[in-house]
Amino acid sequence: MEAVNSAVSQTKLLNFRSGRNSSSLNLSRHRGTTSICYAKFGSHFSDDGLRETDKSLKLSAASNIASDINNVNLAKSMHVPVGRHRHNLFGRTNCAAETCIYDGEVHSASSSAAQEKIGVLLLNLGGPETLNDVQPFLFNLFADPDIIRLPRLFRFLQRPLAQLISVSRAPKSKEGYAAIGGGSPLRRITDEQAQALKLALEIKDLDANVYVGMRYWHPFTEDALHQIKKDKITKLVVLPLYPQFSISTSGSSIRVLQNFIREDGYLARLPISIIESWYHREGYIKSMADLIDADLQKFTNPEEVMVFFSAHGVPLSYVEDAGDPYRDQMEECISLIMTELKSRGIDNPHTLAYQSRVGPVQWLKPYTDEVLVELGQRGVKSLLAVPVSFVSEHIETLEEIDMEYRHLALQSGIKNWGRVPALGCTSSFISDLADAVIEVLPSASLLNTNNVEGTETETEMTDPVQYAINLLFGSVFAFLLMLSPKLISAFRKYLF
Ligand SMILES: C=CC1=C(C)c2cc3[nH]c(cc4nc(cc5[nH]c(cc1n2)c(C)c5CCC(=O)O)C(CCC(=O)O)=C4C)c(C)c3C=C
Ligand SMILES: [Fe+2]
Repeated sequence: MEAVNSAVSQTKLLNFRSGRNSSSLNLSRHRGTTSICYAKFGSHFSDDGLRETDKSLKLSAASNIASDINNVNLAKSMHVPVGRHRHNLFGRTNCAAETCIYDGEVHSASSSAAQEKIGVLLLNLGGPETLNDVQPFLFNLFADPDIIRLPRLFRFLQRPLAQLISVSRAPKSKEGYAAIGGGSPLRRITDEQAQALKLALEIKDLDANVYVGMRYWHPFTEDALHQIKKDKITKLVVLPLYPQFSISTSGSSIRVLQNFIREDGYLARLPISIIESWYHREGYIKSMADLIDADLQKFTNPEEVMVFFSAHGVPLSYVEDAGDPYRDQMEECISLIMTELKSRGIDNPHTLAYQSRVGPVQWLKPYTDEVLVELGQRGVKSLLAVPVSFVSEHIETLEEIDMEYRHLALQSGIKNWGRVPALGCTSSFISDLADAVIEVLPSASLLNTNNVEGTETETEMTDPVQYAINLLFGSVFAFLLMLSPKLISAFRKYLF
């Protein structure tokens, strides 16, 4: 019964309203796959799915994680509920039967235990590794129908538009990447997180291969799936490295994944569990609170510091028209972190704002740059910036926050500035991700990929006038951009 309920709520969670043909990410449960026992997790297999095994990293990460495990287990055994705990994704399913049924074939639990090969696929955005990669990386990003959401009729313009926008934005982006050393650190950090997660899983008695699949740059999700197939993985946990779900991030990565699964017989028969958001997990919340707590102590008067959460924005229409849960999840996440800090006697004022907007449309408000100026004008003197939508350092922490926003804040009258680092390979955090993987493994099941496609807005579907307006402006805008490079440069200062 628990397994059935779990399947129903998983389907609900992955169904976001996204337009005319709702791009639901339905999960359907395959009978028999919920009977996997924890006893199977002890099987050993090679780790050739991992790139660049770094022995020293492995050892130091292992000792950090080992020292953390006791604390995490203690916290878990206390069953402290944090936020909306989603039992469908994180609740354990009991080993209910001795047999497993795959495509009508019955195997005994002990025989399939010997062959079980667990894989964990970390999904991330990816970033250009050199300045020459910047424009093609931007092309991949803007060619994503979950990033630039054109009406269905104008989808044929997606790639030409992506070409134009990427060429137009590349010089500004390159400046940013040049300022942080000539490329994005995302691949290196994500590989380190993959290594650390593998070790944390080993320590918890689960042998698993951990793969990295990026949405817009190497190693692409497709490459990871090829390796998963080559390694004959028999059960897969998919973990997007975004704590909060957005159509534009985890949603886009999962949609791409589903498209590959639909086209490949092996992947279509692979039991999969997707952890689509994990901002409410106790381990994540406590790890964030630890970082904030530690950095507050670096100020001369810690109790006077404004805790300034800066989240990556999304266009307002994602939340208001397409049902993106991103803003709600972000607000709940901040509230959980502040509650955790309060329980430690830390009661600083805090605020949430959204950064990194792109293009002429309205994004989630308030905007980080505007709030910084206002806080300066209001006489706030000390501020601790906390990047909260991403768990690696990247261009928007290293350049936008550390350089642009810091400069703006100091100019606006703020005297003392600090910035909390991204979680990276923090051992308590990685250990909690390992727990999340272990918890969802038993509910791995076959994915129903029938309804997967790009996204469109709900308003377009229900409002014919809005649809006609979008159609008209979409076409005029796209054709003007396509026809006139001069116009693009004129537009550049408004667009980007
Ligand atoms: C939760 C995180 C993110 C959301 C939500 C998100 C939405 C989103 N982003 C763009 C446009 C760009 N994003 C770029 C880089 C970038 N974005 C994220 C995360 C989220 N994006 C990260 C981690 C990175 C950095 C990768 C790196 O190389 O370090 C870029 C490129 C950089 C730049 O030119 O500023 C663009 C462009 C949109 C349009 C969007 C929502 C629709
Ligand atoms: Fe982004």
